[in-house]
Amino acid sequence: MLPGPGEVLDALTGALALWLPAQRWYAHKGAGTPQVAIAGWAPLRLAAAQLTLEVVLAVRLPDGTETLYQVPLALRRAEAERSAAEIADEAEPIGVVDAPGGPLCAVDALRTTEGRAALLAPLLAGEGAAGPGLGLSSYLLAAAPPSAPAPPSAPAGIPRTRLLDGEQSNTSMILEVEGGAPLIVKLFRVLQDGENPDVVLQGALTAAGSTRVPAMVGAARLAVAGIRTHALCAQEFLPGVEDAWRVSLREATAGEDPAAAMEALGATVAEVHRDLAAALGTVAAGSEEVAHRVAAMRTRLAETAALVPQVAAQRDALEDLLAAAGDVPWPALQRMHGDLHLGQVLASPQRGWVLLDFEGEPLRPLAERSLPDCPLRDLAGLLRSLDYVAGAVRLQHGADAEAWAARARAALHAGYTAAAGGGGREQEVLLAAFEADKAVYEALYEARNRPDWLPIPLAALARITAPGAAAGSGG
Ligand SMILES: Nc1ncnc2c1ncn2[C@@H]1O[C@H](COP(=O)(O)OP(=O)(O)O)[C@@H](O)[C@H]1O
Ligand SMILES: O=P(O)(O)O[C@H]1O[C@H](CO)[C@@H](O[C@H]2O[C@H](CO)[C@@H](O)[C@H](O)[C@H]2O)[C@H](O)[C@H]1O
Repeated sequence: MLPGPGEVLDALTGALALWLPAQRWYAHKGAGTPQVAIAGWAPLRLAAAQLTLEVVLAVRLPDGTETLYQVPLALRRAEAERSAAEIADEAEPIGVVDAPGGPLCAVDALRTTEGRAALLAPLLAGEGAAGPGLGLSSYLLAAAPPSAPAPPSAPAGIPRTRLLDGEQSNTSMILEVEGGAPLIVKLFRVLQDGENPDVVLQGALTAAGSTRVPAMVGAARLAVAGIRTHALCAQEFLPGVEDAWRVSLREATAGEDPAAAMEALGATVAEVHRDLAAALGTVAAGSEEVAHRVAAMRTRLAETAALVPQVAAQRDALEDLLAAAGDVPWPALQRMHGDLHLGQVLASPQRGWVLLDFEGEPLRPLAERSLPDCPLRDLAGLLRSLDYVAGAVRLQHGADAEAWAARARAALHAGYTAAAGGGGREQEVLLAAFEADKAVYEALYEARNRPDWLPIPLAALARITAPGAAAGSGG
């Protein structure tokens, strides 16, 4: 039996503080070395040589702000004989702690076969886990339509899982379900009080019978450090399907005409907006509502300008664009995707475009992301993404895909407007402001995560604010 996990965890906080900033999902890169405390933990499974724990860390930055991170850990005997599967996991050690009976090594539980199984066990059994300061409970969604994959049932032995590679703000694993379609289980890393929009929105679309999202199947809730939120969710996995970012990069490089596909994507986004409005309602965009949202964009601009000097140089012109948005009428506000880009769109040969990851912008507080907003923001997000395609083709291949991007942007816009209605000068003023706001967000995101890519949003900001740039032509 491994000894006192609480003490072992406390002894690991220094090592965790050094390990966290190197993780892809760590949202506070560049903000200095944090201090880490254990906010809560619960035992998930004790196997032969590994104890898997659900762990939530309170991460305090040098500026005094604190964020909760979900970091399930596996504790192993440092010198234990490891199975072939464990060796194949290649989990990088986070730290080693002296303990009675020999040193213990801590690793990211999701990087171990046994750890993933332990995390999935409560979800598969519809059960929970509890420990000091933390409670976990799972549930399956009742209203899944007939098209949804069957809810998983606890398989005998260790379920077949693998970790998903690639750019992610959270951590996802694929679960093979015997006799059924595979599921993808996403573990949310940054925890904030309130329901996760990913679960709420995709759950509502699934319940409404939409095939434009993977069917949401189940989720787990977490109570820790005075907050209640979602810990993870399980949804249908569409295997072997490319995302629209990869498809677009290839087609832009090859110079293929994007018009038909982008028109269809515009229509898909309009359809999802219509279904979300029907399921979760709309709010009239009164002057107070509009002023609040314009103020939020101005705050974001001010905060980013303080951190990214190149944005500060454009600040006055950007302020003008945002102010113009406050002077035109807005369509009704509603729940929407909130961080829509081409990497969040799958190109399914059977279903057409399928939208993913309704969590909203990871750098924005959850409470703000859960407010209804102007749905044109999603269109603006995709317009920005098409500009990113041209930027990435230039960065990676030194080639010019500007004409491709301009045609794709026009087709996307036309497809959305034809399906959703609207259009006209006022819509262009709003789109210009939302694209500018998104490019400001991207400048901060890239400065923190991928400094090599910072020139892409900066070039867009320069274009958007150039004297004589027409509203809506800025991407
Ligand atoms: N249901 C799904 N079917 C197939 N691939 C998926 C599915 N969900 C996510 N993916 C893949 O995983 C990637 C990351 O998923 P996403 O929901 O965007 O996670 P994160 O919040 O961590 O960024 C996506 O870009 C996509 O390539
Ligand atoms: O997918 P996430 O929710 O993690 O979104 C974050 O990361 C995205 C990058 O992976 C980032 O998107 C930006 O880069 C994309 C190309 O990699 C581009 O298509 C997007 O238009 C651009 O915004 C996203 O902003 C960020 O929130």
